[in-house]
Amino acid sequence: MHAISDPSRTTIVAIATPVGVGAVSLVRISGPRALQVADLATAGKASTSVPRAARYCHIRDENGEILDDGLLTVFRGPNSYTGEDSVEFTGHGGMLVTREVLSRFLACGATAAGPGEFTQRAFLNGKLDLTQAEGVMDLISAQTRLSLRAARSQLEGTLGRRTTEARDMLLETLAHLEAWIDFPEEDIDPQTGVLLRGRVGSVLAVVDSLLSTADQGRVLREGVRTVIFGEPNVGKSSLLNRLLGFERAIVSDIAGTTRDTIEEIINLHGIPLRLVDTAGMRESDDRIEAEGIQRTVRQIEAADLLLEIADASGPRPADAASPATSAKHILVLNKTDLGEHPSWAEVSAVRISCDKGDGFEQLSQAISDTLHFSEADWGEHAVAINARHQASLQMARTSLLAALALLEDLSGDQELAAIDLREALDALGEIPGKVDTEDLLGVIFSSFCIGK
Ligand SMILES: Nc1nc2c(c(=O)[nH]1)N(C=O)[C@@H](CNc1ccc(C(=O)N[C@@H](CCC(=O)O)C(=O)O)cc1)CN2
Ligand SMILES: Nc1nc2c(ncn2[C@@H]2O[C@H](COP(=O)(O)OP(=O)(O)OP(=O)(O)O)[C@@H](O)[C@H]2O)c(=O)[nH]1
Ligand SMILES: [Mg+2]
Repeated sequence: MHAISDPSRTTIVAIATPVGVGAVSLVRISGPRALQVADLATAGKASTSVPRAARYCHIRDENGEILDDGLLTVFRGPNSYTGEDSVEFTGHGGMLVTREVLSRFLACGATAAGPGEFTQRAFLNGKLDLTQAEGVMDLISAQTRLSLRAARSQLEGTLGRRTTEARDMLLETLAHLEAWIDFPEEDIDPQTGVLLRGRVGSVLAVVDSLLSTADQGRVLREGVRTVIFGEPNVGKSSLLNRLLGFERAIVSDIAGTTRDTIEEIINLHGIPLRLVDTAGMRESDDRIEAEGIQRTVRQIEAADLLLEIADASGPRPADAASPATSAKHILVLNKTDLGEHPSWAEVSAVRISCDKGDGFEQLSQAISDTLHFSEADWGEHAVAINARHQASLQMARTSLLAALALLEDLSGDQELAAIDLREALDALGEIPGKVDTEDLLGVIFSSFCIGK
């Protein structure tokens, strides 16, 4: 993992725009020597600039030769993205020219930034909490409008505020409990136990309501795990290709064509679907096919949504044992262009033809109806937690339940309840990064891109 340099001393630089040819590109410098570094490359233009106002300048090499011309913007800490002195240079968007400018800033005393280091500094300098920093990352990687709105809401601090409120309530409760432990002989209201339990219960309710958004959070970030399964040759790979819009999987009239699982993400009218095409289910002596079928079973177990495909033109097979899963399920009858076998007459299903492209509107509609996935469910202040938040909330939940049990018994050991509450406090504090989170930081920020 990239060693994060001491933010109080180093001055970092990175290209903030993507690699490739573009109209313009942005190079960012941040840290205590940001203005000095930029001054060396621009003959003193940085320190004489009005903060936050773009100014035309040349970047020159050590011999005074022009490397590029563009716009320079100076930010004086704490009024910057990172909270430190920062300088941005917007130059011409070629790959080589941008790298030359970067090299010049490095030669003038800046250090190459690691992944996520600008945003990490923003966190360390108190400009963002940890959930907002994660929101920045979600925002950049969002592929659907709903994912984008969720990321936006997190970047605005919605989740950070909700956990901080719960944590503050808990802190107050803990103080109350500790007073009770320290001064048992004082005349403490006999209702104290009830009151404390009520408060812990309210915190627990907030934790539970946040936890209940985990599935939605996973779906928004990773897509709905949608597994296409069914007997061999019914058109599973054809359906994947149709939904994707290109020939991703091999299609043939040989049963058992697909062996391994194939995953692709699509945006189905705003719903992020992680489509998984699988090997057709049947008894097989072929070792590779049998392994493929095992994988199909595992995929089914992990699915959010199952698309079961069958051949409309053939007889309806005897009901197989349905797979053990809590996933939602849609039956899809394919090959309707060949006519429908009478045995399907009473069966409710979505009828499509991958060959003709028929029935795909109905299929999208059935998927969105089944998932209840719509913008209407996504209010302005909605939250959708990620796996890290979920782990911390689960720890908090365990500790809160333990504390509640101890508080039931007024003669019980209230010191132990206090310890549980403190654990819950720490677990909640991890979410916005209010407790020591040194080891967490590397994990979170190393998944960012350089220059972010
Ligand atoms: N050129 C440029 N565009 C960018 C960024 C950037 O770093 N540079 N950002 C990087 O991700 C995002 C915007 N994020 C930013 C957040 C805060 C500040 C800032 O200067 N904050 C000051 C002033 C706030 C104000 O005027 O209200 C501050 O917090 O004091 C700048 C960018 C997207 N666009
Ligand atoms: N007439 C007709 N043929 C189709 C349709 N969809 C798929 N097929 C044909 O059915 C055959 C099997 O299609 P695949 O998509 O490979 O089926 P599969 O379910 O992925 O098969 P396995 O990977 O072997 O399990 C191919 O010959 C396709 O051209 C359809 O809507 N109508
Ligand atoms: Mg196939």
